[in-house]
Amino acid sequence: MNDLNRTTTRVVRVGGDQPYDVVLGRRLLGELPALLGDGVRRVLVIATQAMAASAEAVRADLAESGYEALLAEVPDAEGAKTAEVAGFCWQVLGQANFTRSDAIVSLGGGATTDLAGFVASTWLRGITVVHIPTTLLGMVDAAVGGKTAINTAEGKNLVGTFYPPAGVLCDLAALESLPTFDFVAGLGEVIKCGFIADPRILELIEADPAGIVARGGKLAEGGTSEDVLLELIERSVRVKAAVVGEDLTDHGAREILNYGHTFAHAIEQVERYSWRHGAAVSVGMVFAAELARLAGRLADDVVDRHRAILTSVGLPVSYRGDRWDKLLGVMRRDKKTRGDLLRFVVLEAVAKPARLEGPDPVLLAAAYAEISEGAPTPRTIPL
Ligand SMILES: NC(=O)c1ccc[n+]([C@@H]2O[C@H](COP(=O)([O-])OP(=O)(O)OC[C@H]3O[C@@H](n4cnc5c(N)ncnc54)[C@H](O)[C@@H]3O)[C@@H](O)[C@H]2O)c1
Ligand SMILES: O=C(O)C(=O)C[C@@H](O)[C@H](O)[C@H](O)COP(=O)(O)O
Ligand SMILES: [Zn+2]
Repeated sequence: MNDLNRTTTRVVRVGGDQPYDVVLGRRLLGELPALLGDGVRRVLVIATQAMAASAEAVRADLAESGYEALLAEVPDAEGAKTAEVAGFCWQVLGQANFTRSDAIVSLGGGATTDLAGFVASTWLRGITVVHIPTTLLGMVDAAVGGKTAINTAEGKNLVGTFYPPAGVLCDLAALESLPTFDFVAGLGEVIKCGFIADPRILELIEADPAGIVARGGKLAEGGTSEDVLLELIERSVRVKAAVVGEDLTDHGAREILNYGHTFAHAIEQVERYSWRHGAAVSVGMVFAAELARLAGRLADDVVDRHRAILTSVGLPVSYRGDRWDKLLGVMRRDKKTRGDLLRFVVLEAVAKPARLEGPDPVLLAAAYAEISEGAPTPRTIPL
């Protein structure tokens, strides 16, 4: 390998009251102490069993650098995002005498970073956290922006905090072991960034969808597929950084990052978290696009573009047609809802997000019919 071809490290700065860096590249562990900052003595690495080997490598590296470093193993995927698991982590922190000058490092997918961020934000009312996302979705979305969350029986992410990390390390090498299924789920959020803010993302994927999906374990360091992937990741992180830098606490601009999520979170809950978040977001974006079309706000070709690009990478664009009442019930608890008013992020064009507030229930049901499995095409639902 020619040294000149090696992946260069890229840094995206997230602004706001507590700015921090998202570092993208390879062999980034050396950056961790600087992100943790001065004065940290103890570090708890939070990771799942699936990431145990990498987590132990991070723990050992920290120990070698002079930290008292511990490991806490948490359940996989959404199983980590519970009050019980948060309680377990608080117990570990308490028994190891973690003080306000100590820190947490999360290593894993978005579920792990959401849980670890929540634990860090609540322990002693807030200690330093650095995220090391190991899924595409974690890198482009979950680890960036400071939203932390656990689920409750009533729904997804219903308890959480806004708590920016001290930094984020995205090591592309982690993606080599990621199953295609999970890589593709991450593309759902990448494509979301394309639709809400950066059409170049859509063009890059449309130019070679199969090539992007096939990157699998074949990510050659410094090779062409890595270049494109790095560009997609960087562009997505830049979209997110720009939005959260302006609106950390979701009072305005940040809502656009929730494109497709009202319906997506309902699918996830109704399916008892057997769907990956990114796959649910894919269906949710088509639902939102159909809703906007039916409301006369979005042109047919943009709706078609949703289906085409999402299908081209293997993401779902439809859902079973016999769950409307349950889905609607869950959507009423979406965080964008105000009182009885359901609110959706919709598009008026690519990169032109808007809000649709209190849509006619007939329109909502019609959008659901359009994305229901076996829905007739071309569209037959009258406005
Ligand atoms: N906080 C936010 O802003 C935000 C944004 C988007 C999504 N999220 C949350 O993120 C979660 C979804 O994240 P996700 O898609 O990363 O799912 P995930 O965390 O459940 O990880 C998916 C699977 O990949 C495995 N895995 C992780 N890294 C791996 C690797 N390098 N190699 C092999 N396997 C690996 C995990 O063990 C898990 O089984 C959801 O809970 C969602 O709500 C949060
Ligand atoms: O960062 C945000 O803001 C987002 O909405 C990003 C979403 O991709 C992410 O899934 C987020 O966790 C959803 O937040 P929620 O407020 O709807 O729970
Ligand atoms: Zn999401």
